[in-house]
Amino acid sequence: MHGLGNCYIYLDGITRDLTVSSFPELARRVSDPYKGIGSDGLILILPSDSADVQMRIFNKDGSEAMNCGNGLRCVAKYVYDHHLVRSKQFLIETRSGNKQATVHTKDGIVETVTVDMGEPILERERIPVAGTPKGQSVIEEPLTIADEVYRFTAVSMGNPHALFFVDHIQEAPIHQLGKLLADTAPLFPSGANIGFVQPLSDHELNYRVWERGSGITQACGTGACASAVAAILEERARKDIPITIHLDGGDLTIEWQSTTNHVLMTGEAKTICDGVYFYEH
Ligand SMILES: N[C@@H](CCC[C@H](N)C(=O)O)C(=O)O
Repeated sequence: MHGLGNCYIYLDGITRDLTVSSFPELARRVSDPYKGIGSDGLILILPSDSADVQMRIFNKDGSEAMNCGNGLRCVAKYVYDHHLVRSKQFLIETRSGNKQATVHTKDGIVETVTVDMGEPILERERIPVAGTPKGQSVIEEPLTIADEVYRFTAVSMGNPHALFFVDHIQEAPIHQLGKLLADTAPLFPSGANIGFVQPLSDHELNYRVWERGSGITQACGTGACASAVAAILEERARKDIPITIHLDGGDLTIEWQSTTNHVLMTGEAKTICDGVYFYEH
């Protein structure tokens, strides 16, 4: 399945027993486009004790993430289309808490999904970003790399994002900074998804991303939420109005609500095919 081209292999652990010795290893194998299937990672759909279903997400390199926006919409589509939930609104457990999904259908099949992504995390040490002052947000912080000064705003949507605002999205240094900062930089002790944002108006922006654990992807749902939050923190956009985020794979609509402090994400979810994968050793 994919959400705006952010593609994962989904394993149904609700109707089947998943007896796999190592999910990180399986994630690395299925993601390989030559010896596997080819994807940005692996997502497990599992029973839950605290919600209607549970999602676990493994990046292409086998690392497990706490959250995945495009994954949440696809899991919502899968469980509704396969009659594993009864109503159009239900809870999905993630490692960063339970998220409420609402599916929008055409002829009984899910086309788009809205997910309440909860509150953004803004305190430096909770994102986490190294350094001080602790307990405060990280907004337009300078970062010098090879004599060049960049500025970033950091936001966690359960997973860490660093957002760099640029004038032209196609000229963003995504290869240079993504590779350098996403997985091993001391500044981001848990790694970070490195995003680039070009504001177009107070309710529209372009966004591209180098994802921690997966590299450049066509889209990142949590990253789209984080880019909208960062734009609002930098006073380039406003709360309580839907913000259209243009990603390489298509558009998402994000709204940060002031009454609840929650971020809502709406966008497509698509099924490509299903089948049997031979896990050979
Ligand atoms: N593509 C996802 C995010 C996947 C996890 C991310 N790479 C991380 O390690 O935090 C999304 O749509 O949010």
